[in-house]
Amino acid sequence: KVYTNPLQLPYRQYDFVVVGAGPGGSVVANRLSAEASNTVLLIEAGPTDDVLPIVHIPFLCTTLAPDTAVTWNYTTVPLPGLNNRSIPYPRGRVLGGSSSINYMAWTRGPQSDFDRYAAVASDPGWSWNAVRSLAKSIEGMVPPADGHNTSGQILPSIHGTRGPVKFSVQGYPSELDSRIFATTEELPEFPYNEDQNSGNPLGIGWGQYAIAGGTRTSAATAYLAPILSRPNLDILVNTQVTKIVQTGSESGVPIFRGVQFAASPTSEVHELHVMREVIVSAGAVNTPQLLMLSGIGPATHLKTLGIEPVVDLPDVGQNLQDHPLMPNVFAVNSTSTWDNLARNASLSTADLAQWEANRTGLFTSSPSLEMGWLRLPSNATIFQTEADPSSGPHSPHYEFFFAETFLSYVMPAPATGNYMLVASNVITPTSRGSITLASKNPFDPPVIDPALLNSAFDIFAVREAMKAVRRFVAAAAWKGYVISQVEALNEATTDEELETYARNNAGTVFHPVGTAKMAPRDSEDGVVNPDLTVKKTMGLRVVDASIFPFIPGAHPQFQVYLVAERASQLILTGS
Ligand SMILES: Cc1cc2nc3c(=O)[nH]c(=O)nc-3n(C[C@H](O)[C@H](O)[C@H](O)COP(=O)(O)OP(=O)(O)OC[C@H]3O[C@@H](n4cnc5c(N)ncnc54)[C@H](O)[C@@H]3O)c2cc1C
Repeated sequence: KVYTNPLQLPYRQYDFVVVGAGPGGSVVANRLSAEASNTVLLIEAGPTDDVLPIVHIPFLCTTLAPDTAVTWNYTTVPLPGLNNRSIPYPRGRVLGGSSSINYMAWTRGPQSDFDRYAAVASDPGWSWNAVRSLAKSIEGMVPPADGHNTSGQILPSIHGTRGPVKFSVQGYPSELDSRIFATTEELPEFPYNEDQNSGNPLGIGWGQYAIAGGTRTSAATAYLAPILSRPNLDILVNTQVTKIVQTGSESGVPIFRGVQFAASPTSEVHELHVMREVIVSAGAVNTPQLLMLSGIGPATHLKTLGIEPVVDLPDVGQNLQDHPLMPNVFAVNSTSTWDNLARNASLSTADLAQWEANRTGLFTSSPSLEMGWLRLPSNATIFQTEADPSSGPHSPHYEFFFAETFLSYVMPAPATGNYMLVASNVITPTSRGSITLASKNPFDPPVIDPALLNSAFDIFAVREAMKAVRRFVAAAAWKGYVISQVEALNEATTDEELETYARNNAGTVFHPVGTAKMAPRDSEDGVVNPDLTVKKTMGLRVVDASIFPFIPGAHPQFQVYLVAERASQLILTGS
């Protein structure tokens, strides 16, 4: 049952409290409450996902951030790698977390990522072979919204059909489709990949999206909506956990089996204790914030803010990794790109009416389309001075995704013309940023420094990816369609000019991870053990995107669902 007021909660004590209802927390709340003997309370800072109906309309996902009723409206510090620009850094603040506002790309990434997690954490349980069957059990593959024949676009045999996350290939045709795939036939550098979710994502393929029946699949629709009637699961929304509370200690190890929470800075603070565990799933920005507010983190940083350190864990908030997004925009010879929607209200009204009538049409589609996962050549000059940061030979260094629109973080959308976006994003960044506290007030935003484009590798990769985009659209398939790159980018030709353009124009794909990274049990490094229990504590686990030692070579929601499924198994089997 969903509660909006802490005073309504039926119990004063639960077996488990889960903090945050994104992919991490929703999976754990579901799996733990599947055992009738476990009482579970899930606390979410944001509202239920019916607060804004457009949450469920795939095409309108870009309008859900940065500053709406379902987001933490965060901004980064000035980023030196982006010429000291501060950029919006929204996270979902709603049931489903960021999976309720994201662009729904469903990407499993390279299998070597999981093998690297297993190696780095000294736990073979994280290897691809160990988690492969879980991957299938998460998935519920469905036909696309337009019902088109998908043979040759996805390999059904490698996907699950009965799992909770309903997904499909793109469900609405784009005028870019035929040109993109003609290019894969023309240029061997960009081969076709029939299914990028096989463990080898390399090449260009049809996008798979967490969309079913024309509506968004989020952690809330997949893992919470079907189980709201469970008597042993309570969900408290509109309530922020402000502190994890130490409730005792055993052999000198502090036990954290309590939480404090409040609806707002001025409302009453409540405290509640658990019999078994507190599970923090507040996401890669808020999880380290909450740990530090609770005295778990770098002792010197905590002391400067007047917080008494309980557990000195220097890695809390460190190791922040994110994918920089590089928009390459081309003027195209078309009259029907999505640019027209923003200019002509009657067009979008018609699309909305169609979606509302029968869940068909453009609005059933994510605004990103096909994806490409690509590597730098092995003789690239950067590898003379830098180690290859990818997890293996089938792991991409950069990504393309396509959209029928103008996109810029710095330039206003033009009043006329039609455009195509080929984003080229660095997927194996070596820059490392941080989350730190601005104050000891839990309602103050943390200091967010994703350190985008802050390393020699990242600058090299972003430049080379921009050049690869130019090679891609120089194929014969684009003749007569692509007119030119947008003005400033058209003029950038030398490496220096491309670098300047990237620093002035890049943004984020919104994929922060790594701020409570997993490390071997006997290691002083890291924040969590391979079973995701917080080091040097009892009763406390982190289950969300914070735990990755390296950013996935993919859009990360699938990996977070997978981490949470495995974590649930570990908790249920008493690890
Ligand atoms: C705009 C955008 C687009 C994206 N596009 C894609 C995509 O297309 N494909 C993809 O794979 N990934 C995408 N992502 C990333 C993906 O959504 C995240 O990696 C994933 O949701 C992370 O899951 P999580 O459980 O770690 O955290 P989140 O999903 O962020 O969930 C954390 C939850 O905890 C809650 N919370 C935080 N602090 C507290 C507190 N103190 N008390 C109570 N509750 C709290 C938050 O409100 C939130 O609901 C996108 C993200 C964004 C923001």
